[in-house]
Amino acid sequence: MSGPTPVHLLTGFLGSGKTTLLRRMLADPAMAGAAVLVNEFGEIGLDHELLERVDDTVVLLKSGCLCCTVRGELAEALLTLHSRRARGEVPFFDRVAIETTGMADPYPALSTIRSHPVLRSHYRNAGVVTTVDAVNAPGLLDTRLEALRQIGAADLLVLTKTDLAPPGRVADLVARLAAVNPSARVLTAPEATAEDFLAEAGDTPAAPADALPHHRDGNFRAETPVTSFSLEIEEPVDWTGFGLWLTMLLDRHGENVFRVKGILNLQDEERPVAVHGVQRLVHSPVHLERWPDGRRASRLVFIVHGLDHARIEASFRAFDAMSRRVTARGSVA
Ligand SMILES: Nc1nc2c(ncn2[C@@H]2O[C@H](COP(=O)(O)OP(=O)(O)OP(=O)(O)O)[C@@H](O)[C@H]2O)c(=O)[nH]1
Repeated sequence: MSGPTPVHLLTGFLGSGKTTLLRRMLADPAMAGAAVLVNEFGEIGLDHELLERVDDTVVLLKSGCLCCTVRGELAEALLTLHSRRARGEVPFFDRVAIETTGMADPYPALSTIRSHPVLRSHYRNAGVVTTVDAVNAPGLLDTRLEALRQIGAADLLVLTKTDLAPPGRVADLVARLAAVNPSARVLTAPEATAEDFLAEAGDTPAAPADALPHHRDGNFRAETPVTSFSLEIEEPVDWTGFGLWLTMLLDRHGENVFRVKGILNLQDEERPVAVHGVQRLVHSPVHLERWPDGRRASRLVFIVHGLDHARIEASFRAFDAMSRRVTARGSVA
């Protein structure tokens, strides 16, 4: 192939719908030649499983956040893909889509691709697509610097969850987005096609360090770190008890639970069930076709702001034990 391979960066705050959008895009024939790099924040990587296309051109970048620790890993992954393509060791790809973590500042990834001495002769930035959650974004724009910088970097803003937000709120959000990034196109998720996703936007400008706020400005909550932890549960989980526990957790602490996602091994269910919580919003569970790694166990990832991991785990374990006792009593009766 001639010229550097285009790289499309998909970003957006935690739970804003990146994987959902990417899955839909990858089903389009226009994306058939795309290699995919997925970067996840959290100890258990699930997104590459949820994409449901697992071959050598889907690569999980494991360690932390794309903006800092993973820069080297990103460069290495892109270079490895390039050499493996040259040797015919992976299916041919003619573009790359990178899904960043929901906590990533996208500018360092763009600058890695633009400035890395070797990378820049093999790859070029083709565009940045940012998903914006119409339910949660209004609160995040006041408090999370990452959300603002993701919007600032976008060539295309894809509004997700407009089906769950009142139209007036969506209109207000569009006006706020235009104030942060007037040059980006704005589409709702159902409107966005693979053609939009792949539209060449030219090189995204270098980090507009002065145009966007810094940690110390406004109400941005950078002092308390956002942290993640995970739970693994071997025993099948009771769905009613789990649903009740999650609803209580998010009712009480939703503002500081940026993300809960995972796969549940439910009592009386053969297939795994994917669950997603985003702040106070709990999405409908979805059955998956197969168990990742063939291992039948529940795995949950939590991304929280200033909450005690051990207390959340203890409350889950207590609730789980209680619902098990109730189920056992019910089955004896
Ligand atoms: N109702 C509705 N739900 C959506 C929409 N887009 C995404 N979701 C749901 O939102 C939840 C989170 O979506 P993901 O695609 O996993 O979000 P993400 O940005 O990849 O999440 P992280 O990788 O954790 O940052 C899932 O339950 C999706 O089904 C939408 O437009 N409408």
